[in-house]
Amino acid sequence: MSPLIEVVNENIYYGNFLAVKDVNMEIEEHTITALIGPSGCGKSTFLRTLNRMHEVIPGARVEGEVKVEGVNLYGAGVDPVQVRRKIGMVFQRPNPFPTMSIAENVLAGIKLNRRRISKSEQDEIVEKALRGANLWNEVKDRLEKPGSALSGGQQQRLCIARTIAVKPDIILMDEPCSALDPISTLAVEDLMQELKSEYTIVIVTHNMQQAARVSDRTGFFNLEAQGKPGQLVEIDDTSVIFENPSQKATEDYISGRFG
Ligand SMILES: Nc1ncnc2c1ncn2[C@@H]1O[C@H](COP(=O)(O)OP(=O)(O)OP(=O)(O)O)[C@@H](O)[C@H]1O
Repeated sequence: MSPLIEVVNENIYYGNFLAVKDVNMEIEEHTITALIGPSGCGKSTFLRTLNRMHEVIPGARVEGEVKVEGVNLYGAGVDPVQVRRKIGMVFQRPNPFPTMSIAENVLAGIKLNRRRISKSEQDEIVEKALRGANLWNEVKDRLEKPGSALSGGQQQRLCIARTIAVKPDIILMDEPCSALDPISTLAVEDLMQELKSEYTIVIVTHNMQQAARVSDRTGFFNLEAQGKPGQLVEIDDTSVIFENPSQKATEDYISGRFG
């Protein structure tokens, strides 16, 4: 089977600064891939190139290819807005729109893409997305209350509901639990396991236990020295990376000898 995502010889720049160099990576459908590595090695930068969010920063650009189902996202004629609809993103800090209700938050992404949706269709979409994000039972009686009135963990699941309401194929998560308490973190981790049957997930995490708990594959990024570009050192099944990595740098990082 060919991979869903295939990154080929990717170099990632901020202006003239080469932040990440020569990444080659394949990601299969319906898997969770964790990206780990020391601060500044380019994990978030790399993640944002998977849905063309990197280029929204002035001067930021990419060389090489990111292919999804064989189509290069950076090819001529590819619409970045469509790319971001198919490849959703969940950020570090839960960011519901504060003045919108819970239901409006779920619908926010869809309303950007489509003009008219009937009330009954809206209700259906809201319920399905909130159920999909394991939040329905907690909020079904207060859908008109502001999204900002929820706990941090509930807000993050609301953001996941907003992401899945648009029906993406791939969900990118940039440290989605770093602002959450342990119980909310477990709720989001459980949710990721459930989402895997429908979506393909790539998550950046600082938390190695989290990578070991949730992911099928783990990629280790590293930095030779400050000011040098980050690199993907290796990517393999998560059990191999944590128990028997092929590179010494990976082993040192996993065993806490640096980073
Ligand atoms: N907007 C930006 N403009 C210029 N350089 C940037 C920008 N964002 C990140 N960088 C640089 O790119 C490199 C990679 O940063 P990035 O945030 O991707 O690393 P990271 O591995 O995700 O780090 P962390 O784990 O601390 O979040 C760093 O040298 C960083 O300073």
